[in-house]
Amino acid sequence: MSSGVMGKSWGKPQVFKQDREPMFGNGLVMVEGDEWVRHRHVITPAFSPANLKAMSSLMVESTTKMLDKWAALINSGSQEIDVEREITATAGEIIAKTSFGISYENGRKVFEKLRAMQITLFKSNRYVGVPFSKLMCPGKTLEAKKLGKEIDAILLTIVRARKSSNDRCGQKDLLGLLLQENGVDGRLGKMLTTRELVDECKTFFFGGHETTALALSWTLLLLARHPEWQNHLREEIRGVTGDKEIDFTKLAGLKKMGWVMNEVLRLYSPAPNVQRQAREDIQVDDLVIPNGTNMWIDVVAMHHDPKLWGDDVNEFKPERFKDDLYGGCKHKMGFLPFGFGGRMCIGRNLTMMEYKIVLTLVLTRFSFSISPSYSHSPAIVLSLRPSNGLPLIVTPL
Ligand code: HEM
Repeated sequence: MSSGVMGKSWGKPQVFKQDREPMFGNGLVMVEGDEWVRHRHVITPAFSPANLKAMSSLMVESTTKMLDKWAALINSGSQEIDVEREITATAGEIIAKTSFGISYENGRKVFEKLRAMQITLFKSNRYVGVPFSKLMCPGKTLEAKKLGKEIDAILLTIVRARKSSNDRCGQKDLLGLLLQENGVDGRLGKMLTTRELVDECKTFFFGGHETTALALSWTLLLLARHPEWQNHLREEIRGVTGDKEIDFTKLAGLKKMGWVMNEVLRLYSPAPNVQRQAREDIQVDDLVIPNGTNMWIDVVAMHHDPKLWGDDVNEFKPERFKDDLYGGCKHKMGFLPFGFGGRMCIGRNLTMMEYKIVLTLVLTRFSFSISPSYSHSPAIVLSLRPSNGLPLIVTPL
């Protein structure tokens, strides 16, 4: 079915937009039609490889700080670390710096409020997507609105300060790059307003840290279960970087790490579903989908379908992605961790870079095994996360 869901006749469901409005405003995830084209056109260049390269040192810096903290914790006697909590905090720091170049202290205020908002909105899935659900949970709606206003106020201050600063475009973070693109497109009447920039910042901040942090966290769980893959990756890292520090130009050489990332995104897809709404009657094979129909593509179910992947569908086998972008899936639309078509995730190259940098640094300093206190309970709270955290036994190499 998902192969028919490609064309322009598809938009985003209204209920999806209502549920997520407090988090994404009118950011790229939410807009449609010509508005979407305008936003995507201004934002895409910010994610070019040349621009991403400038962000790699920020990633190394934040990750090294986290790993130094782990070393200190272990030295003082604790062996168990909740890697999901740690990595989410570090990914929050990284996205704050790569998005707005601000200190983590400022970024943390936005980060904590966004997190509180996510929990307020999505802790119970009962009313997600249900028409008039806002009226059914007035307390939740008010709380989300209040948090939304506070987040907007902080971001508005950041965007205004940057707009009025002499060096508004000089900083190579996403906001600086958007302001630069905005200058160019402004002549063509395509620039983003201050309000739209705030919503895009919110979108990057939210869309950009938790998904990547979850990809890394689930990876450490699977590597703890499969220590032979820790060794394969360490060997590959040594071969690619020698004794030197990881550098942006070498990341493409980390092939096995790329297979591992794909296999993790298949088994534990941080974005568990993708949404579309028919904008007209649409023929898909012998089926007519009436105008207005909402479609929730269940990515997790599709990634675990034995008819698509074979009997070993639930096994961790990164080698299935060796020489095959689709991991041997029998349908080219069966592997959708980043969505599909023109609306495919704009941040996937940023994620790939962050994933490889963080994992390289982590694996060269520590090994991992499962803690007896870990209980396996993946749950969908907007994203697919370990509901009881992810405590692992961490040992310095
Ligand atoms: C493992 C990490 C990530 C995963 C699994 C992920 C997943 C997704 C998915 C499934 C979509 C919807 C695509 C569709 O509707 O077809 C999406 C869209 C989007 N993502 Fe990501 N994402 C990740 C990282 C990021 C990062 C790092 C950023 C930005 C800094 C980002 C920003 C966005 C934006 C702005 C959109 C909307 C694109 C559009 O509608 O044009 N994502 N992502």
